[in-house]
Amino acid sequence: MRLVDAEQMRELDRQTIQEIGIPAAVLMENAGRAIAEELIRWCVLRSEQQLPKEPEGLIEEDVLGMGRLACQKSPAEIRQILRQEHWLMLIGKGNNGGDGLVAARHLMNAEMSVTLLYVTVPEQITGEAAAQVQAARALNIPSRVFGEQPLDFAGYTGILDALLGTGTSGVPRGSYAALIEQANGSGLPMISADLPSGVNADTGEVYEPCIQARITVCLAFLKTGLTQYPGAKVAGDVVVKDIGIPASLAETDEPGSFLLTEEVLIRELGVQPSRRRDPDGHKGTYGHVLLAAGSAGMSGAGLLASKAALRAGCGLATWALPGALAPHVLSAVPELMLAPIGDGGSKGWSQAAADEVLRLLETRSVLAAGPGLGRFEGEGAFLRALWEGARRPLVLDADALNMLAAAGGPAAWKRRDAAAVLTPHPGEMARLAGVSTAEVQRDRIGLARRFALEHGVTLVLKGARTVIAAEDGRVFVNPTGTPAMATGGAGDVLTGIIAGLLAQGLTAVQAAAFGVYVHGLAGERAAAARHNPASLIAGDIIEHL
Ligand SMILES: NC(=O)C1=CN([C@@H]2O[C@H](COP(=O)(O)OP(=O)(O)OC[C@H]3O[C@@H](n4cnc5c(N)ncnc54)[C@H](O)[C@@H]3O)[C@@H](O)[C@H]2O)[C@H](O)CC1
Ligand SMILES: [K+]
Repeated sequence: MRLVDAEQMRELDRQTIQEIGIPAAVLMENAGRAIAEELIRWCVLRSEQQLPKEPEGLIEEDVLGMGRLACQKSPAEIRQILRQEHWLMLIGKGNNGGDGLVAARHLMNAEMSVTLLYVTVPEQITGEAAAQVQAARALNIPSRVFGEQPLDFAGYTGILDALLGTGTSGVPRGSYAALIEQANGSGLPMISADLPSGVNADTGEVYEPCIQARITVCLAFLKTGLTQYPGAKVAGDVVVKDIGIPASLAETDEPGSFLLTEEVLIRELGVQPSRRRDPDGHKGTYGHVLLAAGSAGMSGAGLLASKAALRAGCGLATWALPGALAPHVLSAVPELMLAPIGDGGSKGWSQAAADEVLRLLETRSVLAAGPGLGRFEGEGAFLRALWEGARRPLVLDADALNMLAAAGGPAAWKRRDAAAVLTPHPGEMARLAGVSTAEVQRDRIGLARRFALEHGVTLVLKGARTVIAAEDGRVFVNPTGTPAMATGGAGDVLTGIIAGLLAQGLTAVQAAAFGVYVHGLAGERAAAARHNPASLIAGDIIEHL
């Protein structure tokens, strides 16, 4: 599924109207009707008590209403349900409000009670939405203007939020702010048109106040801001509805952004998720991962990463570790080869170890470094030697990223010929980019894309809805995973998976995207297999790969 920001959405609207010749009023009609359809669907599910108590954070797509209202009810029965409903429609003065007016008209036609609540006097509504104000008047849809009398929510069964859409600029002001606050306080379920009013459509930043929606009916294309927290949270469940904008218009040469679905993995990234193994393949066919990881007290990180690499399908895995640790982990994973590195008995790493790692790498296909490495004297030179000397794909995680940050980031060193995949969590990303963690989280997609482009790396910015940015500027947002995966070692598992996929010949962006996707999926399955998802531990993810 393609993602767009507000600017791209405006450009797509413009092209559809001016170059293709579809009138703006038709788009607004389609938008309002799509909202009405989802609102009706929601009311029917509610009447059947089929709604989950809380939104589930789903993102779905609907083209031409295909099969969305999969119920056995007749139109007469549906109208009967809608007669029990009375929705308050919050109408802003831009086109988002226009969509809300169209929806109100269709809902009234379906025999639902609706009342319009204009944020300002409707005479102030100009442009495309003005015609919808006239239609609403001609049809005598009950209406009032916010602030002219006290707002009483008694008798209403839901609220449609059509206050602000992609035209939002900054924190909601004036009547918008007051109305959003009161709507949030009403306790009524809310459905947002295009995006919850008060969310930044591009970044997912949530302004104060912001509508807390149960469902967001996103129009035409999924807005990037709805895929990232906290925007994703206030949006509730998101359904993306087609409004007749030709999909081909979005397929430009510009590196795009995508929600990472199986379809995107296959069609945009060329990954074959269920590729069969060569019938006469042998362990050498599937690559050999070399892992530089672990130190005193942190050998578990190396174990998890190397085991995950094997489960991801590489033929062989060697774990390079401080020599004095080796006897302690010898039998933990019998499938694994160990390469003890000279440590003078310290169970730690040193600058000199880089030469040994590079020598081992000569006969291996990919190097992953970082999990449980610890920090040590000469670490900058150690990592620089790997960065500049490893002529195979390199995955850097955890302490290796902190070393990279301390050394001034990738800009300080020679650009690599072979691929580099960096897998920071927000704190590590902050150190790499020289900004605060809050700044990283404010615009994860934008930051990840800029960093990947600038440094020619594949960047995996972890956290709920992990962002994968490719060196060509494409961005993929991962929808799989569960909060149960917020547990020590889950990141080490991801490092191993990505390395294991690289060893099998996937490109950096393929391995990063597919790796993040299956890591999340395995986590979901592992969580579902537990009596309580909170008891999931990282090793469970490996078992469900
Ligand atoms: N052809 C199309 O363009 C289609 C658009 N659709 C819908 O239209 C909105 C975008 O509409 P737009 O008129 O550009 O902007 P908004 O309605 O989101 O809001 C503009 C309105 O609000 C005021 N405003 C902006 N920010 C603030 C703020 N922080 N506080 C207070 N007031 C604010 C501003 O002055 C304007 O008056 C899009 O999301 C779709 O819902 C249809 O989908 C059809 C095609
Ligand atoms: K809205």
